[in-house]
Amino acid sequence: MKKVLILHTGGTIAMHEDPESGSVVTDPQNPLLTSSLTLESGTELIIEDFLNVPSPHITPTHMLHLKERIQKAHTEGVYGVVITHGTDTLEETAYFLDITIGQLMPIVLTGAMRSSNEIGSDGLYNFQSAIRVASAKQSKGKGVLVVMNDEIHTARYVTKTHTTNVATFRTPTFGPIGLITKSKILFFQELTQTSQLAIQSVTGTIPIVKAYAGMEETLLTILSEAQLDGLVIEALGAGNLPPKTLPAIQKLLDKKVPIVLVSRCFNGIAEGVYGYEGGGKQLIDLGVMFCTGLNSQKARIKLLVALNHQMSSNALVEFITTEG
Ligand SMILES: NC(=O)C[C@H](N)C(=O)O
Repeated sequence: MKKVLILHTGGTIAMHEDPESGSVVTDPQNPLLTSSLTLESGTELIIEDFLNVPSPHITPTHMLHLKERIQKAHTEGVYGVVITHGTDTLEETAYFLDITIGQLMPIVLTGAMRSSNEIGSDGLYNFQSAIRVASAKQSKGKGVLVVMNDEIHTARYVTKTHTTNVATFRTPTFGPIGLITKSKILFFQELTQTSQLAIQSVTGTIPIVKAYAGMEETLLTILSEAQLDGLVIEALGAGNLPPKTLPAIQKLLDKKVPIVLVSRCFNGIAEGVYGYEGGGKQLIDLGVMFCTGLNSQKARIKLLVALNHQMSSNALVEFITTEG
């Protein structure tokens, strides 16, 4: 028997549309608990109503608790884990688990864009697909996976791209890592391995700031006067900032606040290409860390995990600037 642990956490997949108000609301009883699934023989589900919250309510502390539950499951002979989750922050929980326990066993996150009683509800279908992926032998060693709409994505690069469409989860630049068909689970991309960091805490104030044309130093100056543990900046293009932000960037660096930079572009990676004032080359020389391939919300999780692993100086730079 392959034991698959199901950890429900809430989100639209566990909600319904209220016929009177038309709003999508939390269901006190998760509809997935009473729905019938077609499972492959030899699969046993262990179901836990871990949380029942919309995903904008999810915090790193919830992520840490999920990690600890999965580590315990590993000692209980569980083969794989499925986490049902709201889609708004699903990618952050998935990535957190990826860089802390991603190689432990197949861990698959899924959700839904239409709640349980809406026409064309995708919840039950995605849930069943996720169970198939979590119990497949090919899913071992792939890191944490996100299954939605018949596609398998890596936690590392997937992102929510559409507010309502069921095909919202996409992997920019690289595409999905696999497909789910009626009878098969197919993987067609190999990923480079990443390292996992052991952590017991998730403390730290790390805001995200997005750069824009004409940005001045006001917001960054306010941040330089606050007690920050780190800062993530979504920079322009290949990784550049308007020149007027530079004095405040310097103030933050003088205060030893680690600054991680990603691009606000949807595709590609941030690199120190330009030598002009505020260009990426200058930012790297100042000590800004360019995070390769991640979006800002995942770069924030990466920095949070690194700081809670007590990483600093060269080890921190190496970890942040290495792919994954
Ligand atoms: N589709 C969803 O699950 C969105 C919902 N707001 C959530 O993240 O909880």
